[in-house]
Amino acid sequence: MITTSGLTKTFTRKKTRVEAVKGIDLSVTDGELVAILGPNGAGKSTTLRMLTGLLAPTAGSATVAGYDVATQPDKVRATIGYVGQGNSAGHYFRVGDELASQAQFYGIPGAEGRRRASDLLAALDLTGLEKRTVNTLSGGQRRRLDVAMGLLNRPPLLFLDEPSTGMDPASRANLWEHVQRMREQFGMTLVLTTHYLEEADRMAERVVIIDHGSIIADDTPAALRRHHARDTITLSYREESRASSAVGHLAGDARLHSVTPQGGRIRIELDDGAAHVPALLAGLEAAGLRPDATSTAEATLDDVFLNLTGRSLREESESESDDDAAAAAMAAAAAGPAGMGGGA
Ligand SMILES: Nc1ncnc2c1ncn2[C@@H]1O[C@H](COP(=O)(O)OP(=O)(O)OP(=O)(O)O)[C@@H](O)[C@H]1O
Repeated sequence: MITTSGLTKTFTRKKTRVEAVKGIDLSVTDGELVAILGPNGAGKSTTLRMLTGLLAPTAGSATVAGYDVATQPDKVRATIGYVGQGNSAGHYFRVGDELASQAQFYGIPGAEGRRRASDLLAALDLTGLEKRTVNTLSGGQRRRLDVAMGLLNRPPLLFLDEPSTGMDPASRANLWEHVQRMREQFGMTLVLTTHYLEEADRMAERVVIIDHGSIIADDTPAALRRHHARDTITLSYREESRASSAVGHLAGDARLHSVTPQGGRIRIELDDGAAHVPALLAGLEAAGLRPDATSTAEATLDDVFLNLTGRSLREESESESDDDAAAAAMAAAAAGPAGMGGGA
């Protein structure tokens, strides 16, 4: 569905060059759900805008849904769906009217457009809101309306740029439930960008981590955690001397990558921690060194990011730069009523 080779975008503004995307090689197969993860300014949106035919690459190539993004951007836009970062529906229009004009924009005949709109409203839990103006919807309902607008032309491939940013956890979970249902119903390929690590971990079959315009990891969430991060077990002892004895007992255990005493606590790094806890505790118990408390933490995608870059993605600010806002406005202006143009 998507193949890129050395995809590159360099912006030049006021004699300053910004290498936003530096030679990305990516391939996405039909039906996959791929999450592109990275800090602010990593190049996620620029990548998405090139893949959606909204921005011409500086170098390299990309084929999306069978079309070349550089030479056939119109065909790409006509085939795919795109839900950008900004809300695509007009604030003071009615939900039903927005969907009708979007259908018209796609060239979908009236009756068929109404049928699709009604199906999507039902699938996205928006039935009954047709007569409401967009500005009266909750954040979650608005974002779901954005998704409905992006799906009206039944695209085989849908791009979602930070679909859940700014939503509360319950609305996010609800949006994902709906997106998953859409996916099952229409069997489409989904490529999304997100800041939410747990979301990527839970939802995506593949996670592509971008930093400074380059892909630094590309694998299933489980494989990323396995290869680039470790689980941790913390053992706590009321008496520090017992903690020291436990450290001695654990020394030389080949399953453990590191054993770090921290006063009465011992921090252990290992793979597949949950599976090893029973044997580890049984061994300590047999040695008369049963800990007073234990906790196990599974490796997260943030640990993966931290190990790969030395920075925590969680701590990155959520704020958008002026450039990003300007670029988003450009993209929205180029994209038409639902952030993307095209025929049915
Ligand atoms: N139109 C533009 N002109 C100049 N620089 C730009 C433009 N668009 C993006 N950039 C720069 O390119 C880099 C990558 O930006 P991009 O928006 O792709 O990042 P991102 O990973 O999507 O970030 P965010 O998570 O904040 O949306 C940033 O340094 C950004 O300031």
